Amino acid sequence: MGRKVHGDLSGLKSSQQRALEKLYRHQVNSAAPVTQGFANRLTEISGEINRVVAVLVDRAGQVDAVVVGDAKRVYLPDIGRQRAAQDRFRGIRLIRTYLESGGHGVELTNDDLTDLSKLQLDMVMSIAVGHHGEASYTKWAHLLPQNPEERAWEIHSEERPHDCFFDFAEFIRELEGEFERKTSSLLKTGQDPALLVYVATPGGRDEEIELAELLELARTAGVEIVDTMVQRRTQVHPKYAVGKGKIEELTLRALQLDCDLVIFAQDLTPGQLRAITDATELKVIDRTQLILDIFAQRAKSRDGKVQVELAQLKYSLPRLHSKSTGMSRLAGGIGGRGPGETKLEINRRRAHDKIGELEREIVKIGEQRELRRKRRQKSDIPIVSVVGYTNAGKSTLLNGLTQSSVLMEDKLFATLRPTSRRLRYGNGPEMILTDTVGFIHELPEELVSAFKATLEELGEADLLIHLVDISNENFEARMDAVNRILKDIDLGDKEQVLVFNKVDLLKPKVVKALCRRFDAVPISALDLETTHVLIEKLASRLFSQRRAQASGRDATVDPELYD
Ligand SMILES: Nc1nc2c(ncn2[C@@H]2O[C@H](COP(=O)(O)OP(=O)(O)OP(=O)(O)O)[C@@H](O)[C@H]2O)c(=O)[nH]1
Ligand SMILES: [Mg+2]
Repeated sequence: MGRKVHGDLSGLKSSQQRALEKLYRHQVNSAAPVTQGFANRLTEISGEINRVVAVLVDRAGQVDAVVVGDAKRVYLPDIGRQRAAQDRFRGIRLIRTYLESGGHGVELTNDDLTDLSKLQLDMVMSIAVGHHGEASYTKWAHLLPQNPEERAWEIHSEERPHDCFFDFAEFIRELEGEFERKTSSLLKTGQDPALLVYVATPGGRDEEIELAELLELARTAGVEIVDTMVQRRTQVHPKYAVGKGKIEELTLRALQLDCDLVIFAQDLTPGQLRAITDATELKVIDRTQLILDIFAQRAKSRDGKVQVELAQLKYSLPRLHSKSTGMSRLAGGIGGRGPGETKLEINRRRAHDKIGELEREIVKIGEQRELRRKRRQKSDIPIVSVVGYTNAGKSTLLNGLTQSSVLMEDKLFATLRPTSRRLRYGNGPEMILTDTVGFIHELPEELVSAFKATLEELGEADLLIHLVDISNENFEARMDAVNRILKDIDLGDKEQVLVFNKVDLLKPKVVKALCRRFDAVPISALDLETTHVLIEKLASRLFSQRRAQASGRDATVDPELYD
């Protein structure tokens, strides 16, 4: 009893039909894309009937469909409407014969490549039928993860069938891992329950502030903290961060609460991360990874994505786990279900290659940004950049002032790249207003460098609006954090207008007192009526700047002339 062969079988002898049916019984070794034996079986019958024969093979090596075409083309049957899960391949490869070369050379047709991308196939392979019906050459292609050249697929040039003997299962697993990493987003899995662990040491930061911030970060990441464990120690345990007993408690608690994710409120060394993972068999994420993960979810622009990916790779490389995790861990992803036990060596090498590749891309992007900047400089419109702690209301303000549609959300880091809008108010001067990434205290070093490029743009600003969420009880500490980061990137001396936002949440009397104390301009970004004073202040500051520059220029031009 043979399964149905698809396509037009008219004119075929019954022995030929039987040979086609028999292909269903073939078990393709999943360790190779195709075996020599199976390839020959296909080309033999294809040569005999002088029609293209195609098979769809699943990951287990099972033949799902045999299809007969004409001498050139083959039309695939509907392989099911159930879409391949997003960012996943369908788990099916297409192998077809190629008759047009008489065994000399082989091609993939446009149809093949279209099928590859439309159906999200694992791969497509074309096998040339030789003079005596043997499989002579193969050419195959697979999809590519996002890449700078924006190529959709990679084509592997002609090979003898026995030369393309490699571990296909592993290959596809890694490839899928790369796809997943590119788009790895915590939110995909909805609310992941997690345990939060914090080690308090004397002289450390204020425990409550630290925890409050971590909770906010977790919420932004789409993680639900189901329990918090704090341990007070004179110093962080070198091996486990917390004490050995706490590790056991942690494992038990995670079991009780049925969560397999632990987030440490501080950063862990690669050794600690591995030791805790081994001891608890839970997924462990530290503070930097959490922030990186949020960035990974949020990065929308090409450069944002590249920067985040690079930062993730660099942070994760020394933390690659030799025992069980592969590329999956590179994402530091909470939702990412990775390929599992891929070989460490391969991952390391790939990660290194990838880092080099991304760094080159960043240089390229930087050059493009430079170009954009030059163009903008020429236009001579003053630039005002809005900076501030994350969630201060920067995007809301920019949005309101320009009626633009910068993403706004009550979550941290809603903005991942500076967004610029041109703006003119009444008869006032024209200006370019740029939004920036929210700052956060103790920005992990990986992030400072990763986002240096985007922050660098601040250097071009004529004026900074330092926006502060005055309703936050820690606003002073946050102001300091922002100023510290500005100093770190050599922008400490840049002219600032201090603006207190969310005044609608406080009593007018309090607002007044605070504004006087800090010499700040009060606004509510939600109510544009309140921004008039700010606009005027910006206009007058820019105006006096221009005047100073103009007179400064006059003063320096003369000595040069006499040089
Ligand atoms: N009550 C009140 N809420 C505000 C005001 N301005 C902004 N918000 C809210 O604060 C939240 C954060 O605003 P965003 O504009 O996204 O903050 P941001 O500074 O751009 O944040 P990041 O991009 O994450 O750094 C949003 O829910 C806003 O609606 C305000 O004047 N009053
Ligand atoms: Mg924003």
